[in-house]
Amino acid sequence: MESRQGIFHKTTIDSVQQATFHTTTLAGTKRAYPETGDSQRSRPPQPTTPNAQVQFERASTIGKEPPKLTASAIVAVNPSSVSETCEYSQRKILSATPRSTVDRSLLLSFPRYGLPDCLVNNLKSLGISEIYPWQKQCLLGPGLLNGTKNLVYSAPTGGGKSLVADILMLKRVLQDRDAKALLILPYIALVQEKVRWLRMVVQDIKRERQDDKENEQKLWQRRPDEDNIRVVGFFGGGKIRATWADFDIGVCTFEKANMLINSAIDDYSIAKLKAVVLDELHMIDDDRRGYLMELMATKLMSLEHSVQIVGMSATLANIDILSRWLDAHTYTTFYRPVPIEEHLVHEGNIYQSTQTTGIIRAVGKPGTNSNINRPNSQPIRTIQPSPHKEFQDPVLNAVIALANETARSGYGVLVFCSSRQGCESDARLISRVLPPMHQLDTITLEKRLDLLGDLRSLPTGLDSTLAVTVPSGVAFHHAGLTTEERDLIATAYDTGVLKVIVATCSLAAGINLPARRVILHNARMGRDLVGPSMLRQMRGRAGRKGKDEIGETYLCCRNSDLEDVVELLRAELPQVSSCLTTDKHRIQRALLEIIAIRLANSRESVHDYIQKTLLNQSSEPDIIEGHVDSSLENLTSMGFIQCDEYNLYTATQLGKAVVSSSLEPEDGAFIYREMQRALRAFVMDGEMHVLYTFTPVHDFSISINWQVFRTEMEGLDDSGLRVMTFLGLKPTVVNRMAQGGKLKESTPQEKELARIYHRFYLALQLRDLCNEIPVHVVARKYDMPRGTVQTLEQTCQGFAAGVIKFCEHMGWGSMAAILDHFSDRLKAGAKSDLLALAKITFIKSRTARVFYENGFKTIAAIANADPKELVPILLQAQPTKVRLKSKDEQKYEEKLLAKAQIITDSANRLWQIEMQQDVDEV
Ligand SMILES: Nc1ncnc2c1ncn2[C@@H]1O[C@H](COP(=O)(O)OP(=O)(O)OP(=O)(O)O)[C@@H](O)[C@H]1O
Repeated sequence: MESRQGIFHKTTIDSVQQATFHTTTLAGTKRAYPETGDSQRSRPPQPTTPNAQVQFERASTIGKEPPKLTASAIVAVNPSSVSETCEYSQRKILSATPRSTVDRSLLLSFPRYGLPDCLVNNLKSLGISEIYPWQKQCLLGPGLLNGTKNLVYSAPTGGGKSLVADILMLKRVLQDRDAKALLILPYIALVQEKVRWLRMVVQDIKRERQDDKENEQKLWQRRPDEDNIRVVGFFGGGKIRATWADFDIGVCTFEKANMLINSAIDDYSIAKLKAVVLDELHMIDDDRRGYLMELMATKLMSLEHSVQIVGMSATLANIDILSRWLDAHTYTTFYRPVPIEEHLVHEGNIYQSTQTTGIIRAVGKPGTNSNINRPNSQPIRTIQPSPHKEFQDPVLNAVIALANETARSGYGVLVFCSSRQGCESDARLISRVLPPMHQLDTITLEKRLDLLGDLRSLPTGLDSTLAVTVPSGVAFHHAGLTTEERDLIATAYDTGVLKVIVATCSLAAGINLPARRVILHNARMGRDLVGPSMLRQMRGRAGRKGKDEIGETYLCCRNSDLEDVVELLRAELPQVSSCLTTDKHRIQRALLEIIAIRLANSRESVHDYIQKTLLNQSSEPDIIEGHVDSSLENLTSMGFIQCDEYNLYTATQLGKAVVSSSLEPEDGAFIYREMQRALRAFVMDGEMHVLYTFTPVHDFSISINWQVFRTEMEGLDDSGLRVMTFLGLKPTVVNRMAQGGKLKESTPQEKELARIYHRFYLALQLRDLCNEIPVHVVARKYDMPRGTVQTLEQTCQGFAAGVIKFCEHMGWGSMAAILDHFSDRLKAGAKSDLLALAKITFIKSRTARVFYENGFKTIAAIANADPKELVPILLQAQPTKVRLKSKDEQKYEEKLLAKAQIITDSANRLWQIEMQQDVDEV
């Protein structure tokens, strides 16, 4: 009803005139409430008033550059051989991809591939007019183009693997208009990137209908996009249950794909699935997430109907075992369209990686005096020591000098560091050796200032390190940043606005950002040396197809690491194998799933399934049998499955609930215990118990700051304290921990209790997020990186969706309804009164509150507003108020106006839907 008021009883102009927003300029806008300290814990955001105390950042501090330093020079050891081996390769001209003008089968339009013209043209417009010789050989492998054979193949990073899988998958989808395909990737960022790519690839392609006559009569039933190929991404949480009807190609994370496959087997619609692509297949031996690939492929191979399975990876040592398992054609290539030069840097000397044996012999054991002049170990170049105290460490000095060299030549550099702190500190130092702002051309300068503007206008405000590094074209990138910050940085790097990105190793696997030069600052992830697969992933980022004619990697290592690093460089890739029977005992989940979705119901059918696993390729049958027996027993004793008098297995209601909510069996058991307790005594006079119920149980590797826990506990009201008591948590224990005690975690009971303390600590953070405290403020309060808090928030949405399903399956409808409401609040980051507004793009949490306080209380009010009227409100919602030079201010306002336009458009769409619903209901 409220939405109507804005339309029928009040004109837009009225509502805007009555609204209390003000038009104070940027400089004079106050913060709504402090960003640090505990004072905001339970305090609602204060309505903003124009005359309150002003806090702002002065223009002089924006992008203020610290004193510049000079990077060390890099000199050739033997100048006469410069043009042969030592010439700095930025200027080297190498022929890149070998091309064939004679072989017509390299053309995508070659009839044997049977690709429609539209697809060939789309790929051409995306820069792919012919395929590489290896891609051709691979595609022409037996039974691949017609979909009768599976494929496992391996090619170096950037070698063009994806195209082969894309073509096979598209052929399946084009062959049969009912066919569905799933493309499965490990990370959300990769899923999003792939969806964007595939949508461009399939644009305007129409699938032919065989039964046109019959369909002509049904024209009215058709959706406008019915003949198109619909590409949809599935990741994270979400209440919408995806069905085959919603897409033709689903690009999914492991978890989402497994869920889709389970429900399709359960409801017998799986026969529509004709192709499944498993990217990063080497992750199959990751017992945290990657093992789901084994579960999915095994289930598909256990079905009657055939589905083409295509698996690929850049780091597969024993491809044979995988091809045996999948009964697949195999193909391996070492082809790289952009050649790579690899180097090892040690004590200021740059060696070619091929000479690593010589280096060890020459340098000898760490600490010993050695003869450097052995023929095999001649460095090709050396990095001069630095006069600056900041660069006394030779490894750091090398990293800075190498990054400086490439960035100044105008190419992209990716530096990998072992820790987040290391990334930020390297980024600061590299930015100090690059040209200062006043030496930049106007276009570059403007683009970098624009980037700063974009970062500043995010809810988190501008990071103080990025504020000083971005003007020099440098940024850091790690999980401590929010996804919005990471996206802006990645795009700026991709478009050349930034020249250097310093990242943690996780970037190598999670995002596709190639660079001319990849520098490894110590080849460590945390404290451990990286493994050969990770090393390959990182080094594989060198060389951008189409942008660089060569890629270079430099592994800069400490003296004490030299031997290990040389070993690492020579190490074979590890052999992959099934991880279903490692400590985490994933076989239990495998068995529970197949019983719950009725793929197996007896020892024989379980046995048939096991025969098709990868595990069966690598373990002895009686060992596997032992695991199966104990797993079935465990599942029975946990109450997930039952066996009747005919020895037939069925999943119990609890077992089905666990599978449908995608929980691990142990997590499912934990949640069940917690929910049973909650159902007996659920604290409804506050929100803590609900929030606790959908706080994820996964291990986030977050340690509790007990002092913060104690402060938060002291601020809890009666209801919150009661929740603690019901959960078995004791204030005395929290106090003891805050004074330096250690939580016992030896017995299963102690472990369970520790888990509850942990979960409650996270629930406190979620409570803040639901109460409109911005992510970065919550992060500061709990002493955690803002990216981690954001991940918690996002994971929580997915988890909440799982718990809601769990409750529904258990018949706990009222609990499901309560959780559902809170799940909306978490998504909106806001209290109930803002839920409607928070559906609008960009209007979340604090921004929603500012709109509300200014009189824009309904979707209709915003839908009918002139975007210009919203600009001052958006300014008011900014966390950090900035005084900018007038030109920048103008630009900034233009950006906000564009944002306001998107907001009114989004509100209009929602409003129309609301109106339509009202009409339907009348
Ligand atoms: N035949 C081709 N001609 C031109 N460009 C191509 C061709 N094949 C692939 N590419 C391009 O090369 C780049 C790298 O390809 P792709 O992402 O498939 O590599 P990859 O082997 O999958 O690497 P990764 O291991 O990172 O996933 C992409 O930009 C892709 O569009």
